[in-house]
Amino acid sequence: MVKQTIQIYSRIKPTKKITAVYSVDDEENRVGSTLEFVVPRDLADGFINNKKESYLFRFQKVFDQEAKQEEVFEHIAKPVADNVLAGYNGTIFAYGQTGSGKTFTITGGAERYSDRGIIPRTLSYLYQHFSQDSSKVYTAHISYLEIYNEVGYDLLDPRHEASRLEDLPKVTIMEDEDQNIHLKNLSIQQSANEEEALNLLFLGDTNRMIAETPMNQASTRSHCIFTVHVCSREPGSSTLRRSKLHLVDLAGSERVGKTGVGGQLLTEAKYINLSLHYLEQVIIALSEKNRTHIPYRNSMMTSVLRDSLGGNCMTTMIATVSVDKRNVDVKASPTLIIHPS
Ligand SMILES: Nc1ncnc2c1ncn2[C@@H]1O[C@H](COP(=O)(O)OP(=O)(O)OP(=O)(O)O)[C@@H](O)[C@H]1O
Repeated sequence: MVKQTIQIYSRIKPTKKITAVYSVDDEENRVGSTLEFVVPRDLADGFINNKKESYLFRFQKVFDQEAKQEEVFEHIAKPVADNVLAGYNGTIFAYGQTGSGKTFTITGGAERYSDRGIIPRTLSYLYQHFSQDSSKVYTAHISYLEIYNEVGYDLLDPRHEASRLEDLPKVTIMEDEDQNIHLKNLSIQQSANEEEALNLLFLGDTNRMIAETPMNQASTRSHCIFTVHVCSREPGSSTLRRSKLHLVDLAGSERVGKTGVGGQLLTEAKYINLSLHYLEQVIIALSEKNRTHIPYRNSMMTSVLRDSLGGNCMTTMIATVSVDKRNVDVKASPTLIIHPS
């Protein structure tokens, strides 16, 4: 049942503007979709220039503007949740530039119930399974970690005192002799049912928002990892089976090289670019056959996700795309486009 490949999907954010810059081609044999961006040559560069006009990206599937949250959950998250129920770890990332729909896809929108994203739908699916499967006894715990400039913060801090990110408990990584990773200060809270789990999501998102001021819009520049830890055992047995599901809202992927920012913004951008770069290196290494060394240790995120990427784990990435013309800057195009083979 475990698929060992890394699945890459794309989702296009709805826009009211008529836009001709992209097209989606679902392949006839249904093994993938191609997303094409057409960037007309700029006449200002002269009539004769060798800039490309067409940029093609292949995905497992492209969810175009009209795709509903339910469809995204069914197609992308449900198989990973099934795998987690079978005892394997899984990770789903949303990757894309600021405002392209990462949070909408992972957490959802607040306006309509139907806008619920992957986290609440997955929680609902898991708890429904727990109550229906009488062959096992399940327990679930939740943790919610924010990584900003390579420092981890516990979003499930219940004190409601955080007015800045720095007020939240700092999470540090410890490695034991067997090279297992332990996260010091990250609370892992038991949740007996869907409602309790949703309350924890709400607590984490509130902490995420409160700790964000206009000067410090950390959430667009931080990575957030919502983790469901599932433990199951057969009645009468003492053998426990543990698995984890990480749902990850990555920091905005825009490049800042040419935009002339400085100071704190530049520091953040360097951290983001570097940590996305290290994630890319890990994913590339995992997708190459015969690679023995996977460079997990380079960043906090890859260290945290180390036992949940590749191998027996299901790793899925959703590249969210905003197709407004002003965003189609080839120089600023996503740094992490991987072509599924
Ligand atoms: N598929 C969608 N359908 C309807 N609205 C959407 C969709 N995707 C995104 N939006 C809306 O677009 C806006 C920006 O989306 P969102 O906050 O998810 O972007 P983001 O990539 O998480 O940005 P950031 O990096 O700043 O966190 C939000 O108001 C969101 O509700």
